[in-house]
Amino acid sequence: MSKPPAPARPVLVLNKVERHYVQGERKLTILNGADFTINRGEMVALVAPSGAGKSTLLHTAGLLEKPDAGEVTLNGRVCGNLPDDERTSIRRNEIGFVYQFHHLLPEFSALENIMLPQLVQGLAKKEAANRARQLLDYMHIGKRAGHRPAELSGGEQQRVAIARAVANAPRLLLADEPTGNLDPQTAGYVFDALAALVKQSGLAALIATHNHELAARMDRKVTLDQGHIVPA
Ligand SMILES: Nc1ncnc2c1ncn2[C@@H]1O[C@H](COP(=O)(O)OP(=O)(O)OP(=O)(O)O)[C@@H](O)[C@H]1O
Repeated sequence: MSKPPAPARPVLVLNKVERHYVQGERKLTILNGADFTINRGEMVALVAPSGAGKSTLLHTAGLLEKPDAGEVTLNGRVCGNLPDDERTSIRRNEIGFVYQFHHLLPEFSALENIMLPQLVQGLAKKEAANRARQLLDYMHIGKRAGHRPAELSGGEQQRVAIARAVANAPRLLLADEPTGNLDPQTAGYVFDALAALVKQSGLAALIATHNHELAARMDRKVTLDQGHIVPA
């Protein structure tokens, strides 16, 4: 008898989430009772036109912004409305972010950039360096460990940024156009490295992208439609 499939394990659950902005006289509704679940090991593409609310969704899912209504649950814990300091602590431990521009600290080497979030979390220097080296090797840029961001190519900088985002072994990776600043070939290579990391570590990843080729390679695609998160 074949084994039943392993049960899906939700990492992020949005339940009837609302986000509104006030722009002068206007109330702008970006999320309007949005429901969404992403499971362990799943890579989901978020595709939507500019201004549709991708960053708003990522910031709400990433506990950077509180929802106006509804619940954000991370690893089984309802945490969207917790006080700022608690959300910050959960974010540091359980969520990794990658942006379009790497945001690496220019005065530190690639290795040090990946060590820093681990040191903030209280890890010993030696352990942090070992993990940073492993991640750099995994991203095929081990030889660049001692280089500062300005001495790296755009693709290498993004690989370091991805390695830094997962340095504290988060459960959820949120990425806003992680390859948007790269030429198509480099974007493909960086995406390959990111996808391998997600699958190997069992992360859940929500990745906003305008690149339809890369979106098609993820497990599924979602978009924003009238404040709801729907299949794309
Ligand atoms: N703090 C804010 N106050 C008022 N309006 C905001 C605020 N943040 C975002 N908006 C508006 O909400 C809408 C969605 O913005 P958001 O940045 O989430 O879109 P996006 O899909 O990420 O866009 P892009 O692809 O251009 O980055 C936009 O119309 C934006 O002007």
